[in-house]
Amino acid sequence: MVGALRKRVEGLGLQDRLTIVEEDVLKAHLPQFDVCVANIPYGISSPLIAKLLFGKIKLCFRSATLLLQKEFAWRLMAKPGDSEFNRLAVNVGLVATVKFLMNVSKKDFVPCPKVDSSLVRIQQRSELPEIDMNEWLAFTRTCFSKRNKTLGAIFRQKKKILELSRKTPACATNFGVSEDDHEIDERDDMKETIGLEYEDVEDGLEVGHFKEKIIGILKTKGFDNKRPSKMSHQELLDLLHLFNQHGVLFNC
Ligand SMILES: C[S@@+](CC[C@H](N)C(=O)[O-])C[C@H]1O[C@@H](n2cnc3c(N)ncnc32)[C@H](O)[C@@H]1O
Repeated sequence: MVGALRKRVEGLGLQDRLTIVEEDVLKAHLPQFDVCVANIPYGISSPLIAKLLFGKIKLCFRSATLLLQKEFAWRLMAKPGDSEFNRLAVNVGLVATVKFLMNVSKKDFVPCPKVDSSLVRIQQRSELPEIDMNEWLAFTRTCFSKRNKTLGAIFRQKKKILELSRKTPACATNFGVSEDDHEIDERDDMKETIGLEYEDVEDGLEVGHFKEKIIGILKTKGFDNKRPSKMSHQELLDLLHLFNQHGVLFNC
């Protein structure tokens, strides 16, 4: 393609007005640009959109018009409550709008590919919520790990509780529950009974307290029974704020 492009601009005498960067777009340093128009290989749709909207280097562009596989485009434009609503749509929707422009039939290509396409225009939102984007991305990764489960079910999973308790500063795992002498005696008894090392019992109790804390946070505003796939951006932002306020962090 680069060869054909060079030949074409040379034929038009426009070579001085075009810089061709011949690199892997996912690895290349992207300069600030105004408009992106691209017919991309569909296999890089997700990482390319992530790079445009959430890359380490913050890009500020007017629009990105991309030809995407039709099903992917619809998933990207899904709204809370739609059957396709997913982590990609919730993350992209937080920082950008995605507008459907047109469908392009596979029959319009030679040779004819296996899939139909849709053209969409992505535009960054002018006002972004004041949040740590990496924290948001880690939070939605957890919330959308089991898309159709309730938050209560997602956050009761032992694996999730352990993962989160490791990321959360020690003071926040304690749940503000102060132990009395009776509880400490009980723990010592438990240690002798089951033959565990003291630290193992202690860790188990802390994780137990942490789980109570998480469930307590979810229950405060009825989040326990909600499904992430049906929640608005504002509801998800409120929940993340609530977790962070209580010292529960997702990206550490
Ligand atoms: C769907 S074709 C489109 C070609 C041309 N733009 C057009 O519209 O006819 C995708 C093009 O992207 C190139 N490509 C594939 N992966 C790439 C990557 N990671 N970085 C940059 N270009 C890539 C392919 O070599 C191919 O030329």
